[in-house]
Amino acid sequence: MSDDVHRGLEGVLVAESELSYIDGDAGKLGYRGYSIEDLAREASYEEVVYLLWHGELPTAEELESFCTWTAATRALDDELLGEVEKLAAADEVPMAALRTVVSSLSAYDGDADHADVTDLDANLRKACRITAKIPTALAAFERFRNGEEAVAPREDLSHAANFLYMLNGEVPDEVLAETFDMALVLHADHGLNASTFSAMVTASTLSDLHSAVTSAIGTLSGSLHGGANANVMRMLKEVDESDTDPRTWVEEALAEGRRVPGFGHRVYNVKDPRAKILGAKSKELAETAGDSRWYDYSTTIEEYIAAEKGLAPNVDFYSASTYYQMGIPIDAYTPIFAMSRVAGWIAHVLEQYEDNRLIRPRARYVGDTDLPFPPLEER
Ligand SMILES: CC(=O)SCCNC(=O)CCNC(=O)[C@H](O)C(C)(C)COP(=O)(O)OP(=O)(O)OC[C@H]1O[C@@H](n2cnc3c(N)ncnc32)[C@H](O)[C@@H]1OP(=O)(O)O
Ligand SMILES: O=C([O-])CC(=O)C(=O)O
Repeated sequence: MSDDVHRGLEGVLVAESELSYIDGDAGKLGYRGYSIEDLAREASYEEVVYLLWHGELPTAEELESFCTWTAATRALDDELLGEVEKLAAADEVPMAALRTVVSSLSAYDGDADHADVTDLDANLRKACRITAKIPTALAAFERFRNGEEAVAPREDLSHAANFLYMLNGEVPDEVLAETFDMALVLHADHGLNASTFSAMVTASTLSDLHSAVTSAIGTLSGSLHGGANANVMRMLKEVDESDTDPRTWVEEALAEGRRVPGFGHRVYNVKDPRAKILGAKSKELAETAGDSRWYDYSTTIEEYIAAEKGLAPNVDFYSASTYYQMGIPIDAYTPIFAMSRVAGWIAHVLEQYEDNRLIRPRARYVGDTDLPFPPLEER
């Protein structure tokens, strides 16, 4: 047994997976052998979810029945919708509200008390319900906190279009729906990122799917992981409001020892391929709107950080200006990441159950030993 410490588990292989292929030096990503560029251009989010969970792309018939079944489970139980309203009234932060709601979903899931937590069929049914209900909970939460009524889901819209419909109360145009669908495809899986790993650790104790997804949501929310997308937009807004050159703003932030959100990555040494696709989309939206401010700040910061720090943007950098230009509220960005990534979390949990071994690393003990125990009155 080696006594080398691998801080942050950097570079440590802990599993075999058939889900995401990542080449961090070449900036390549694929799900189950299909490149992220092809998937972003050609596949819907529903097709990608099917691909991740079932191992192959669906036929037209399989896709239709998957979409129909999933869409039919979108609605939240009234009692749970009431809980969402209470969380909004209590001013809960969106990721914490989502974590609470997903945990509560098991109370309303007929398969939740299935005796065998690893049963694939029961898990696929639970997986569909969790994935279908997250957007409903998120949109309702967002509307409740703005003093509006929740909008009931529609079964005739895609996963992406239905979310925007529930959020805004109107059916999105094709460009918005396709852009959002593509963003969901891009975020669906990414190897053993921190939130996926935490889902796997939970599943490895033979805990259930709802617990694994709940663990993952908590892990995604941090600013070093999924929380960075909202921080990128807050930074761009600060730059805008400060009326200073974005380079000066970033220079000062770096001088203060701050991290610039949306840059750096544990696996990519070059620009994240998802950032390339989202950057192009952000540019397109800017051109259509005739306002390139957010895109321009972003590219200026990207050039500056590359020159000064040798760091490249990760997926969170250009999703921020893309979502902002789509009119999505800033603190919904990380929950939207969760709404997509739930597909990957579940796929990795299914892989874990298929060949389970408890995940349990070690720490090198560096504390005291053999201390005499002092009685309370002598301390
Ligand atoms: C979906 C995702 O989760 S993508 C990542 C989202 N997170 C962010 O965008 C937050 C900003 N980025 C970061 O904090 C980091 O790059 C991480 C957490 C993503 C990766 O971290 P690690 O692989 O652990 O790299 P580590 O933290 O050791 O950083 C290496 C060096 O680069 C620097 N660095 C890395 N990222 C940044 C950044 N965004 N801004 C400034 N400096 C940075 C570190 O200060 C460190 O420099 P040092 O060696 O001189 O101290
Ligand atoms: O892989 C990671 O460490 C972070 C990331 O980009 C993701 O989760 O999409």
